[in-house]
Amino acid sequence: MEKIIVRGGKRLFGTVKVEGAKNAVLPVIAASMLANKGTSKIYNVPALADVYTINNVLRYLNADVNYENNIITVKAVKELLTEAPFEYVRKMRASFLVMGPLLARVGMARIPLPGGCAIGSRPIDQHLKGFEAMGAKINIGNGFIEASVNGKLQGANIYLDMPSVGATENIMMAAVLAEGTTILENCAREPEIVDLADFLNAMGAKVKGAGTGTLTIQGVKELKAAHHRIVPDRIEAGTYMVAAAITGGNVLVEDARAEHLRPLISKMEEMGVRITQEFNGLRVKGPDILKPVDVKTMPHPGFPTDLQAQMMALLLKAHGTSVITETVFENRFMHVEEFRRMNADIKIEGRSAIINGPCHLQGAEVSATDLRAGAALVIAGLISQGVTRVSELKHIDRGYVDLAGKLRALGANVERVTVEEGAIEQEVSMPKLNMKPKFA
Ligand SMILES: CC(=O)N[C@H]1[C@@H](OP(=O)(O)OP(=O)(O)OC[C@H]2O[C@@H](n3ccc(=O)[nH]c3=O)[C@H](O)[C@@H]2O)O[C@H](CO)[C@@H](O)[C@@H]1O
Ligand SMILES: C=C(OP(=O)(O)O)C(=O)O
Repeated sequence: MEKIIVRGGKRLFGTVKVEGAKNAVLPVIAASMLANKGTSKIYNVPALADVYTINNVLRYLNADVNYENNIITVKAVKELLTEAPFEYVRKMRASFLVMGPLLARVGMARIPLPGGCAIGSRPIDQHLKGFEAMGAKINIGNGFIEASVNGKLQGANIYLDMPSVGATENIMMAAVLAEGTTILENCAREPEIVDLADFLNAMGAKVKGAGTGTLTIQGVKELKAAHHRIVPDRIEAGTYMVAAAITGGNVLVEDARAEHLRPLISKMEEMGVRITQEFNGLRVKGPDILKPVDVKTMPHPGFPTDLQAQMMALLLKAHGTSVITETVFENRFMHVEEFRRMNADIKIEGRSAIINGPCHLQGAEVSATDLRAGAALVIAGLISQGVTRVSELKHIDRGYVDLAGKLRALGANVERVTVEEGAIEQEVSMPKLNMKPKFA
């Protein structure tokens, strides 16, 4: 088993470079299957577990995928299979994003139900509502969703119940090869949606309105392979911005884009963090004393749920009471229990977490309950007294390239180690409490 070991107390200094966005590259790779001619080339691809998973899904579906030096090539000219295996969908819900492209290209798809995960139940009804509106028949049984269409998908007017990122992407990928025009209202506006639309348009699609609440997609007969560079990862950037601020450090987050990070920048500035735009990124300088703020997660351009746990770590250091309200996922406070192990004073009331800072954090044995929770625990470890050991790194590896190494390069005392299952680790992070056995 591997763990990240953090010894707190170091300020971060230097430059950290942001990778391509996980949440942009996954739909872009899925979309590359829409071209029945040529080879697509995708640049700035992060070496993440999720990227390996989606590559394997495409290979399974009979596409040729090659991944080297942060560049992926996809050639999907052979006849595609239509069933994705449970093994991949179980590992990564975003595997469900192949349904739209398969329906558009082959007219059918059979994908295991993605199911819930640590952050909530995460239904896919909005994806299915979109496919049905375009003429697909949906059957659910034996843990699978089957979708098929007679002939071609038809353009339709679709209004989403909520601006779901995945549903917007899946429906957009289905609509690009449909007959006629699709108007998708109340759709997601995340930068990753814009990145996908840019790639589709480079392939010859006619998508307008990406980044607004309404997408207009005029179906075309055929798409060709294209070249595309993935947008920088705003969530990874935000994670390092928080790490710099919490340690009172001074870090340039290279390739961080201010226009994608407005909600985080605004809250961090309210807390007293200085953030300045430089020609190649954002410089973050953390003050000694942070002010408390209230934060509510919302779909873009609101505060991203994917930065909620990291923001909570920062608020543990603020002088006063802060409230975080999570409105996107119903169960995204699993990290609270882990923070409590580190001596955090947090109360949960419904969908809100009330944080009474400053908390004198102590290193502890903690577990990454999801990928952002994992990053947040490492960040909290940076200012904790003693040693923090974070386990369940498989979650962190889904979304961060070498988190420990990048923090270490900024001066943090962080290492990734392999420990034997069940081994008792010798080093103690704090003096043991002086307890006597009760009945001695
Ligand atoms: C790979 C990827 O890009 N993942 C991101 C994507 O996930 P994902 O695309 O799964 O998130 P959605 O935007 O779809 O989900 C937002 C909310 O809508 C609900 N919902 C969604 C679809 C649906 O058919 N029915 C329904 O009820 C979900 O349960 C959730 O409460 O956006 C989330 C919200 O910004 C991020 O946290 C994830 O990092
Ligand atoms: C929740 C996330 O990803 P996914 O939707 O892939 O689970 C995330 O990136 O924080």
